[in-house]
Amino acid sequence: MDLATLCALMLVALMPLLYFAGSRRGRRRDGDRLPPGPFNLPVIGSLHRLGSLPHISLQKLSRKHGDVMHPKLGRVSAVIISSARAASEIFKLHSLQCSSKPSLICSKYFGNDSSGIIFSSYTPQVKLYRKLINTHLLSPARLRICDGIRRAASLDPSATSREIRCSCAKTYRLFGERSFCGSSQEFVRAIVETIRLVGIFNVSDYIPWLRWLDVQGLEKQYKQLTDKLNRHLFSILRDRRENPRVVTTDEEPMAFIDVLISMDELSDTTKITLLLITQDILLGAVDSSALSVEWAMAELLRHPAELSRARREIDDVVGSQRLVEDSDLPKLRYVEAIAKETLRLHQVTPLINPKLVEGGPIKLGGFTIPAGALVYLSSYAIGMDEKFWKEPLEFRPQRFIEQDIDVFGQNFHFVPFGTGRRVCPGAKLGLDTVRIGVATLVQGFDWELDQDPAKLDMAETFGLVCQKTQPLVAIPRPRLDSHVY
Ligand code: HEM
Repeated sequence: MDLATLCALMLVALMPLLYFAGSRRGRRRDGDRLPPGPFNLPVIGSLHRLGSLPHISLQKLSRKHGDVMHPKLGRVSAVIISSARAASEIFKLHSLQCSSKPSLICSKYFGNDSSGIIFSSYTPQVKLYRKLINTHLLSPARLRICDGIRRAASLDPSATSREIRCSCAKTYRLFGERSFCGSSQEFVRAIVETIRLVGIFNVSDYIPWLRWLDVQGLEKQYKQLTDKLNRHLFSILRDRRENPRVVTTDEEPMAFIDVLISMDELSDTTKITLLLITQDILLGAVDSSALSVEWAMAELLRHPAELSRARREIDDVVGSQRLVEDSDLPKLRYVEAIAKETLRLHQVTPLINPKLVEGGPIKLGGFTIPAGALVYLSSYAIGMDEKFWKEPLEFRPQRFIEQDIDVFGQNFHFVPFGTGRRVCPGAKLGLDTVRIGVATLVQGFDWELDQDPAKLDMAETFGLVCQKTQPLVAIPRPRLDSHVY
C-alpha cells in the first residue's frame, strides 16, 4: 500500500479526533516557539501531505510557511530547511548537533543497527571510515589508475542503465574484477532495490505503534533484501580472505575490500562492519553518478544548442584522434557547467537524509528546534530558489560559466552533495564521473531519439536517489574513426 492511500484510510478512521486537534494547535506552537508549519492532524501529523514526490510537496509548503518549517510527521518533529540562509545558520553554528542519522527501521537492517556509515550516528568510527574512504578509495593515485576503467565503462553506449550502474561499482574497484563478475547483476539489482526501499517514508518510523502491522510491507522487504545482500557480501569476503590480493598493478589496483582487510587499525572490526562500509559506498555511489549522466544526456537531447556547444568544446580541446581523458577535464569548462546544472535541476538527493538534533534544543532564526527533531535539508528547494537562480526550472549550464559556484558544500545556495560533517565523501569522484561520462558520450556518438525531443518524458521518481521514471532510450551512431574507440 502506498503512503498516500494509507494516509487517506487513516484520515477517515481518525475524523473524530480532528476537531480536538484544531482547537489545541495554536496554543501548543506558541508555547514551544517552534518554527511555523502546516496544520498537523492528530496521529499522522502532515504525513498525508508528502505525496509521491515529498521534496516538491514540502517545497510548496515551505513557500507558505517559511524556510524553516516544522511539520509533524506522525509523532516526530521534522524541520525542513529550504533556504541557503537557514542551511548556513544550522550547519555552521550547530553542525555537531546535527550530524547524526536517526535510528530508522531500515537502518537496523541495512546498517546492522547503525554500525556502517550511511545510517550511523556521528561516532569516532564513522569519522575513521570516512577518512579511510578519502585516503584509500579516493586518493588521486588510485583514481588515476581507475580513470581508464571508468572511461571504458562510459564508452558502451548500448549499456542499459543497470549495466552502467554495475560498471560504476567496478570502476571504484571496491571488490576487484574477479568477485564483481558473475552474479554482479543480481547484486547490483539488490543494491538498487535497497536504494529504492530506503527512500520510502516508512510510516512505522513516525507512528511506532503501527510497526507490528508493517502496513506498507516494507520491513518484510528489508529482511529479504538484507539476507540477499549479506549472502553476496559474505561470499565476496570469503573469496578475498582465501585469495588475498595485495599487489597493485597498473591494470588492477588493489580492491578496496582488500585494503580494509589488510589494515591494522581495523583488525578488531567485525567482518560485518567491513562489509557494511563497502555496501554503504555502493549505496552512495552506484546510482548517483549513473543517474546524473542519464539526466544530463536527456537534457542535452532536449537542448541541441547546448549539446553542440559541449561538442565544439571537446573537439577543440581533445580533437578527433583520441578519446577524452580525465586530464582534459579542467579545460572542459562547459562540460563541467553541464554536470553542475544537471545536479542542480535534477538533484540526486533532493531531500537530504535527515539528521537528528542531539544534545539539547537549538535556536534557529528565532525559533527553537527541540532535541530529537529530524532536520531535513531540502537541496531541491535551495536549487529552485528564484531569489538566487534566475528561471530555476530552465536547463541553463551558462549560469555556471557566469558564476563560479562551489559544489562541494561550501556554498549554501547549491548543495547537491549535502554539507556539514556528513557531506558526501565521494563528491569529487561523483562530479568527475558525471563530467567524463557526459564528455565521452557527447564526443563519441551522435544521438537520435525515436520521438520529438520536446516531448521526452522528464518525470522523476522519489527515493534515496531521484531517478527518471522512464529510462532514456536514444540511438547512438559512432562519430569518430573506429581506431579511436
Ligand atoms: C553525482 C554523484 C553523487 C551525489 C550527487 C552524491 C550525493 C550525496 C548526498 C546528498 C549525500 C548525503 C549527505 C548528507 O547526509 O548530508 C551523500 C552521502 C554519501 N555518499 Fe555520495 N553522492 C555522489 C557520489 C558518491 C560516490 C561516488 C561515493 C563513493 C565513492 C559516495 C559515497 C557516499 C557515502 C559513503 C555517503 C554517506 C556519508 C555519511 O553518511 O557520512 N557518493 N552523497
